[in-house]
Amino acid sequence: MSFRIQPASPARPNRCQLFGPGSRTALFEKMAASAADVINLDLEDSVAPSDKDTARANIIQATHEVDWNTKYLSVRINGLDTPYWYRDVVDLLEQASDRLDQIMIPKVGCAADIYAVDALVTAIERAKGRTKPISFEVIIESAAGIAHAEEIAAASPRLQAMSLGAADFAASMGMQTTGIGGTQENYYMLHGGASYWSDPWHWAQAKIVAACRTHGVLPVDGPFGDFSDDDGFRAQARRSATLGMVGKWAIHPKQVALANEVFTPSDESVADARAILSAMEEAKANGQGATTYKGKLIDIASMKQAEVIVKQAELIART
Ligand SMILES: CC(C)(COP(=O)(O)OP(=O)(O)OC[C@H]1O[C@@H](n2cnc3c(N)ncnc32)[C@H](O)[C@@H]1OP(=O)(O)O)[C@@H](O)C(=O)NCCC(=O)NCCSC(=O)C[C@H](O)C(=O)O
Ligand SMILES: [Mg+2]
Repeated sequence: MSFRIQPASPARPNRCQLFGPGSRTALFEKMAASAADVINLDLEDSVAPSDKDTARANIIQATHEVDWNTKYLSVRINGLDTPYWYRDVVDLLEQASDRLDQIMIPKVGCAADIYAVDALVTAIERAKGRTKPISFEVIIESAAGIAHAEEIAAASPRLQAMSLGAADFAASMGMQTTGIGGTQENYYMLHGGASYWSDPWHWAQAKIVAACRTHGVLPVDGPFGDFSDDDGFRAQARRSATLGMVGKWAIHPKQVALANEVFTPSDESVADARAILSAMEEAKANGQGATTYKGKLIDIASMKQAEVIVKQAELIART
């Protein structure tokens, strides 16, 4: 065990990030009224190149005029491989209201990508006297991004969250699928003539969770493209939550309730967690480091596991 204490991640709920194109202003009020914890107004791939300037202006106006209430407000800028990103950053930082909380940087490939955006953001914040520091979130959605996930997670104190972008990730990796997240028909094992499906996103998610937890960043699962498949979304989200992710994107409003459901610990799991903590306090008072709960071993590590669930529930209850 390292003597370094694992840093805590930002203490805010991030169960659902609802996306909407910056070019569809009619959606903004609906997004603000949704039950998502985070709103992602998009300047990147859901906005056509001919609409980039208009979408940027729309979003800036919406930071001033829309009541975003308690939402954590994030804007996805264009990738560093495009001619748009610097204008996104300059205009947002110079013209958006203080209601803007975060910038999402897509297709990040290495720590230097974050450094470049950080340098620009820092200079504009100083020049404009912006007192509220803008936070960052990044999308890991390329072979380079996943290869360098850990250095990216450590790249800036501004960094609060890291998502897996399944669509671009699949393309960059050369995966034979057009599916965005979820079960992939051809990713299975055969045993005794029966097919057993496996999860092609698992390893990348696990790598992202480890990088994030090492550096105090929130790990988030990205989009699930088939918004008519509630059960598929739930199954994907449950796997992500089990792996340690704190939330998931919604690319349609009907996915918001599903994400909130999965990433809010159930009353039963919270009751169990509290009971484990009580049982262990009693055990420790009796000089024992281990005892049983519902017929199973619990020990000091079980307390840490239980605390994850209790803290998550308390965080959500506070908001
Ligand atoms: C997917 C959509 C294009 C669907 O839009 P639409 O056809 O309008 O949907 P519905 O008719 O079913 O809408 C029902 C009502 O809900 C409202 N609505 C629709 N979308 C949103 C939204 N995002 N937020 C809030 N409200 C929304 C409609 O206005 C209807 O309202 P009403 O008429 O009052 O009943 C659309 O949902 C959409 O654009 N989604 C977001 C797309 C997006 O942002 N994509 C980018 C993120 S995913 C990505 O980039 C991939 C990733 O990077 C990777 O690589 O993996
Ligand atoms: Mg993408």
